[in-house]
Amino acid sequence: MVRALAQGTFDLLHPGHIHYLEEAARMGDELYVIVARSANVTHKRAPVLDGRQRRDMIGALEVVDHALLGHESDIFVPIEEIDPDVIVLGHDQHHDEAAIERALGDRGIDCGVRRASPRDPAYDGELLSTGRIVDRICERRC
Ligand SMILES: Cc1cc2nc3c(=O)[nH]c(=O)nc-3n(C[C@H](O)[C@H](O)[C@H](O)COP(=O)(O)O)c2cc1C
Ligand SMILES: Nc1ncnc2c1ncn2[C@@H]1O[C@H](COP(=O)(O)OP(=O)(O)OP(=O)(O)O)[C@@H](O)[C@H]1O
Repeated sequence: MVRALAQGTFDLLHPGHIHYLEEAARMGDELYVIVARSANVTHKRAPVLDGRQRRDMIGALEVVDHALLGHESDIFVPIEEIDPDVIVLGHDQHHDEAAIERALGDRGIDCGVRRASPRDPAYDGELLSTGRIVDRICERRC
């Protein structure tokens, strides 16, 4: 049983998220997803939705077997508990593959790291970014 692990913020779901999770699910037999704690999303605007709501939406997707909120301070704690065979990084996630592989090795976790592909818009105007959806809401509703 190959266990794959995906992760992200997943605020306001869109087809880019579905593309990523479907691709991650194909890399294993079972898909775990770690949903980032709001306090740890510091590299962009803070999520609109509470972490529990983001986790519950991800957990309701058919391709996802287990969705959980991440750890508050150490990203390797849930990884040690889940014990995945492959960590699937999103195409634009800022994490460095080699650094994660080294940290996994240091902790004695035998797990590969792969990078997922991007989804391009399927039609004009398809919004594949939470940030762009928020901007659109502000333009049209504020
Ligand atoms: C392997 C891995 C494990 C992670 N585990 C956690 C975690 O336990 N808790 C957390 O808040 N964020 C965790 N993160 C970070 C977020 O999932 C995410 O990368 C970041 O905060 C938001 O990035 P995004 O722009 O990809 O959504 C992890 C990231 C990676 C790559
Ligand atoms: N268009 C896309 N194609 C493929 N993967 C995507 C796409 N958009 C997001 N993802 C992946 O989904 C995961 C969660 O993404 P995240 O929550 O950062 O969404 P986002 O729409 O990129 O957010 P933001 O617009 O605020 O940067 C990440 O691994 C990211 O690479």
